[in-house]
Amino acid sequence: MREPHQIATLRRADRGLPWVGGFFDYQRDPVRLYRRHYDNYGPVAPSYMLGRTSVMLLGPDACGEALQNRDKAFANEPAWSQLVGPFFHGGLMLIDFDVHHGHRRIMQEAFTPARLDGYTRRLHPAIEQGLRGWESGKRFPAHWRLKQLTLDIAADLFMGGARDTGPAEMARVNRAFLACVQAAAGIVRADVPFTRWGRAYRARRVLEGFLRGYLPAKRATRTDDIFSVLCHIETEDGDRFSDDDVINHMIFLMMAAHDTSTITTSTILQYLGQYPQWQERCRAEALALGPAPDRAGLESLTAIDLVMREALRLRAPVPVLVRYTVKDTTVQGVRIPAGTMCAVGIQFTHLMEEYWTNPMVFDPERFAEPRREDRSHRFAWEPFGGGVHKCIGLYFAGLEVKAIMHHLLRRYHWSVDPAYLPPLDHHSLPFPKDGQPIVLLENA
Ligand code: HEM
Repeated sequence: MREPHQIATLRRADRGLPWVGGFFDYQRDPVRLYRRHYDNYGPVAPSYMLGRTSVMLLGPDACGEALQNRDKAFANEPAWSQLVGPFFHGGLMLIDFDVHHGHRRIMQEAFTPARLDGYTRRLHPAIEQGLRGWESGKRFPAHWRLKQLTLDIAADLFMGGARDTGPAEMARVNRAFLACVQAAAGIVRADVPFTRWGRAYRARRVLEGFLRGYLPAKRATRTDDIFSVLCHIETEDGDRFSDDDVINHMIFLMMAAHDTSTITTSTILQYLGQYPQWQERCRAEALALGPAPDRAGLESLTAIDLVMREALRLRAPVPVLVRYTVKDTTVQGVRIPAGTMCAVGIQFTHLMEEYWTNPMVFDPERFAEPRREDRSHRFAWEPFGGGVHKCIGLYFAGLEVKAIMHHLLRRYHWSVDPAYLPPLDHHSLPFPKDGQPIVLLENA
């Protein structure tokens, strides 16, 4: 057997400024940075940013090895908790190995086809309600409106509308939730007043208090919102979530579902505005289906499905996954020692010319038969990750995104300048800094 190689040493030209390293290069254009490192060092590339040395895993083979994690060398908790902070502790993505396996088995019961049917029924009225304030003919920042919409949907679908909570208290809870999410981009990473992290520590307490207040009622009755579902699900062996588990999972699930769905819908809105023939095709299917399709109906929408896949390829809401090696391992013949932070660059894979034709071009048909470019490699298209931590909400996400687009397409038409390139902020998940302005016009 060949001896594994050592991780290459970072060349002087790639070291960047002292301490800052490649941080600004990443902020400007992450994919360009990844391409440079891939070309210079191959699929296991050294990296240095904000005083921290790490390894980039680039290309579907290296990403696939880390995600499959055959020798259990890659752990999530020590990696993700450094990035998103301690505010999501106990969430499914932040636990590992046997404990993760046990929790995932229980959580799977919340995403069965029958449960998804129930969530889909709740989606339509929640979307209708959320869209009520949207005006046609006026320019508005689509990304921020969609963020509010997905938050409103979550309040209903996740918490069952929290019926005894007044609007002011609900707004406080929403603010607390956003404070936890925004902490990921904090520079000062400690409980210091007037910083993002300081606010997030207080916010986590607000969320815990709020959810704990509802727990007895949610335990007492079965409804089809996710909070109630988490209180009642159990495996065949009778394993169930404790009260603390339910709270930890609720806070993490709301985070996992929120920005990811917002980014996907705002990306779709942009591309459908720039490619009117696709917008027409999606609208024709939406109009043919009726106003509130069930799960099977939403899943039968072919055009929006192709568009969603292409949007997730071009702008993966989670462009990089992180892992931390808990023992020595080897990826693509390169030895990675225990204690190494690794960035699994799924967005980079999505744009590799080796696997996709004209990868920067919006071309949803690439996902249709006979082309099926996503099958060029098992890990060519991985917006939901892979292996044991693969997104458990992926079908739910598809239903939510398609349902939102279904309502928008039936109600409005819009156009976006074909030359528009959203100025993306890459501090945490990529979002358009200009809010992605748009004008929606009522359909005739
Ligand atoms: C388009 C929307 C979404 C995208 C792109 C997305 C992406 C991802 C990715 C890449 C991971 C893997 C993380 C890792 O391996 O470290 C993940 C995990 C996860 N996602 Fe999603 N997600 C989306 C929506 C959702 C929704 C709607 C929910 C819940 C309703 C959800 C719940 C979760 C959970 C619980 C995990 C952790 C799974 C585990 O560790 O076992 N996600 N997601």
